[in-house]
Amino acid sequence: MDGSFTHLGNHFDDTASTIETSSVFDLKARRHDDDDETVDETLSLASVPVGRTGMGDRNYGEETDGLSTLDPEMETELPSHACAYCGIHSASSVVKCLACSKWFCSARGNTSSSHIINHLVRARHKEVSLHPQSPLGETTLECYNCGTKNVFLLGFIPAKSDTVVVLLCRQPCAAMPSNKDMNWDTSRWQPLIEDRSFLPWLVSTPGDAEQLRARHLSPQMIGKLEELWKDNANATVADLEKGAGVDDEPAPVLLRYDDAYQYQNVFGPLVKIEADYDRKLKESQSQDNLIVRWDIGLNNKHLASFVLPKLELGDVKLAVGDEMRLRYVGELRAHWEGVGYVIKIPNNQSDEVTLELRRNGGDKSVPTECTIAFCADYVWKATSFDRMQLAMKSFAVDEMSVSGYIYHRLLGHSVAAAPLKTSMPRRFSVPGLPELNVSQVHAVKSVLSKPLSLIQGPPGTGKTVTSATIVYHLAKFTALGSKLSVLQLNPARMLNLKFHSFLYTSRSALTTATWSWPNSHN
Ligand SMILES: Nc1ncnc2c1ncn2[C@@H]1O[C@H](COP(=O)(O)OP(=O)(O)OP(=O)(O)O)[C@@H](O)[C@H]1O
Repeated sequence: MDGSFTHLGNHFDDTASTIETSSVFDLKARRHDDDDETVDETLSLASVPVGRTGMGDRNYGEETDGLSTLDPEMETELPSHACAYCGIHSASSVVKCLACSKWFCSARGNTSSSHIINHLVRARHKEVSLHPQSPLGETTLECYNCGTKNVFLLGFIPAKSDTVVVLLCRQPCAAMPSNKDMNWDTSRWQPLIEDRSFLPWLVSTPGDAEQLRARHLSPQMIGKLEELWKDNANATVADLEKGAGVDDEPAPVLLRYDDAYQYQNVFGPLVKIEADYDRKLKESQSQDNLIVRWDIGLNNKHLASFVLPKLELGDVKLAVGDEMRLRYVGELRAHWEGVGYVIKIPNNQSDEVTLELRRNGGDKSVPTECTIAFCADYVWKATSFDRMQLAMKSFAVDEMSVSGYIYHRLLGHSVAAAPLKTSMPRRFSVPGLPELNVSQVHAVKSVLSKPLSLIQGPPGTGKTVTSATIVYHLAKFTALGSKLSVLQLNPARMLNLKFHSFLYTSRSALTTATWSWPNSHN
């Protein structure tokens, strides 16, 4: 589908200077319809050097560590709609992200996705508008029927004639007959994003010359820039360079370590990165304008229930036991804040999160008479990360922290397994825990009979129940009861490994069991 188009939606106003929201496009070339207002993109692409209007080729980037940069002086001359990654700024090739008001282009640079899709995915943003001087004019992309602006749901259907398309979301609008008086063939619906780029008739691909002159960011640099924006929305590529070397890549994990110090030097920074990431993620869960429903629990504690839209959007994760701070910021009474534990997260019955406040039901300061104007923040705790660092330190400095066998196995040295003298229980399932399935019984048996164990499985498949069962048996049937400790790590993200739980018994032999699920890919 080539050419330039005019939009015809009911909101269309060709003379308006405000942003249009339009979802019906006329595919006739706009310049043919409206010569006076036409922006001839072909001409403008060929005649405007990328990076600085009218400055010719001089001063275009010099390569530094995979990052081709524009001269900083010239950088300031880039128009405000220049791609925040590469600087390309042809009106037809850029779109504005409505969440952060930054512009991105449809070039791919060194990445497999176009810059705009790269940004939307990394930043979890979803809504865009076209440039005022693009062939379709200043237009926010939205579903003609329901108005949703999530571009990952939007597609188009040729309507009326071959020269008009209508934008509809995949679900539910394209899946049901239109309730407006148009008759579109919804079987012809196609997504607006294909091969990680907007369709070229919507956002054109910059020309080769333009792309060559643009700044070249590696995927790693793009990732770092997106991270910088989380703390400082005005950060630029220049800030990336300033920070170069400070935020060096962590040392890669190895299959074999010389000693526990080397192990700690590699894993310590990774645990810190994981902790920082976790804190940032959790602290971004702050949410205002909450409507709270109050209750008193059986233990006489105040219960505050509310819907967290960010949770529904999948932007944040919350688990039972997490701590949150609830604040009243309205005008009806003095500001108030209280801390509590999450005792319920959304389930099939309700979308609400329920917080059990630490203060008891007799506390008169809890604003139970108010229901609106509440904010909730996540209270991040470093406990589990501190424990991991402490464990690594003990591993490094205390030669009695683990047995010689475990020491060498953890460091990747080949060492023969000493036989383990544990008696097998007659019954593997234990009181108070679910009846184990075959895989779980197999895992428990292996752990009890081998000196080192790795239990792996997809989320929610019963690793914790299995671990608890193992601890029960080890405590009950071995002399280890008083010395037993279990370490659970979840380092999958930082190490890019696929294991989920790691269990060992301190001062005892470690046990290994590989636990495989049918169709398990972890
Ligand atoms: N054999 C079983 N029979 C019935 N329910 C079970 C069984 N094993 C585990 N469950 C239940 O399945 C749920 C998930 O189990 P568990 O928490 O042990 O999984 P997990 O693999 O540790 O999860 P995650 O990866 O999220 O930490 C729990 O509600 C648990 O009670």
